[in-house]
Amino acid sequence: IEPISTTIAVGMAATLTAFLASYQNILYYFHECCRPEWISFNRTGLEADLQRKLFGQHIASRIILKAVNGFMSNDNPKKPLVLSLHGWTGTGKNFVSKLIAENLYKEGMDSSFVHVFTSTLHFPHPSQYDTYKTQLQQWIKGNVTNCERSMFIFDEMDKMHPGLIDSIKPYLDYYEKLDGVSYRKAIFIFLSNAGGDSIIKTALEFWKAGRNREEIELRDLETLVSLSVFNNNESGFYHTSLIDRHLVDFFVPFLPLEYRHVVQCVLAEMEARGLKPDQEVADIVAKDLVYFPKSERVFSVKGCKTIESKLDYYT
Ligand SMILES: Nc1ncnc2c1ncn2[C@@H]1O[C@H](COP(=O)(O)OP(=O)(O)OP(=O)(O)O)[C@@H](O)[C@H]1O
Repeated sequence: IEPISTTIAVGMAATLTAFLASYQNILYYFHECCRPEWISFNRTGLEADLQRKLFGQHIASRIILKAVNGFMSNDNPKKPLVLSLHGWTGTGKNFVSKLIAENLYKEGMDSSFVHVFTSTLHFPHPSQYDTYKTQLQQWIKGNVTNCERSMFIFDEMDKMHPGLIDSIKPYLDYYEKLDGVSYRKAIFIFLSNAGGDSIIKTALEFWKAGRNREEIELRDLETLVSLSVFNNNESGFYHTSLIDRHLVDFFVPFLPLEYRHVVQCVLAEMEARGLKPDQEVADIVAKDLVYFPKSERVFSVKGCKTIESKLDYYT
């Protein structure tokens, strides 16, 4: 028979443990942490968002869903997921990154596990590249140590200094661990306008031939875009160091947006603002944008980018 004091002590310890466990659960509930309560992939959510909210991007939509779904279904990926999103301005590259984040993190883009860098904003001074390099590496390491399911979005990748690109290369590779940290469950998304011209050229050829835009396939774009990115002075290094070395898993082209897509963007923006979608106003806003090439006026120069501010003016 145990002495009564031991029984009381065991009982108190059990109560304390239960209290701490429930306190921790409450904490997990209210404070974002690196756990499935806060990070879990909603496949049907992403599929529905891509279908309903992303306009005119049948190729990107398909690749993104396949890539993210495949990666998130694999409990033991051999490398982090690296997506490279290319295309003309305002065609939805940032928007898609947001949709991915929203279907992965409960807090979406506000999650403390989603990190965005913009080359010209975060790394503006060429003289400080060595400092940026160290900071960036420490930062990636720190964040992935904190949560292996971290997401890093690099905007304006084509303007990023070669030295900085070099400094992130190891994290994208097949290493099991680097200095004790595994980067295999992280997601890296690179955004750039590189290759945009070639994508437009192909889209325009289809349009001129009277072919349906949805007939454009990845293989119609891949080689051409690849070559144009490669031959571009600014983005050439990005290409040779990441794409050619197979560190990028998916190359995702974004097509230039046409008038009808701009109209869809305006209607979606009205809905988002709680306004009744008004086709007439949508047409007025869409007509107010500039389209190119000059003679045919097929694609919106700014994609859907200025819709938000234009709508303020018309409503
Ligand atoms: N294909 C699209 N479908 C739906 N909305 C879009 C699309 N493209 C752009 N938009 C709208 O326009 C806004 C601006 O687009 P976004 O920032 O994604 O463009 P981007 O391709 O990243 O441009 P940039 O290369 O200039 O950074 C988005 O927030 C979204 O509301």
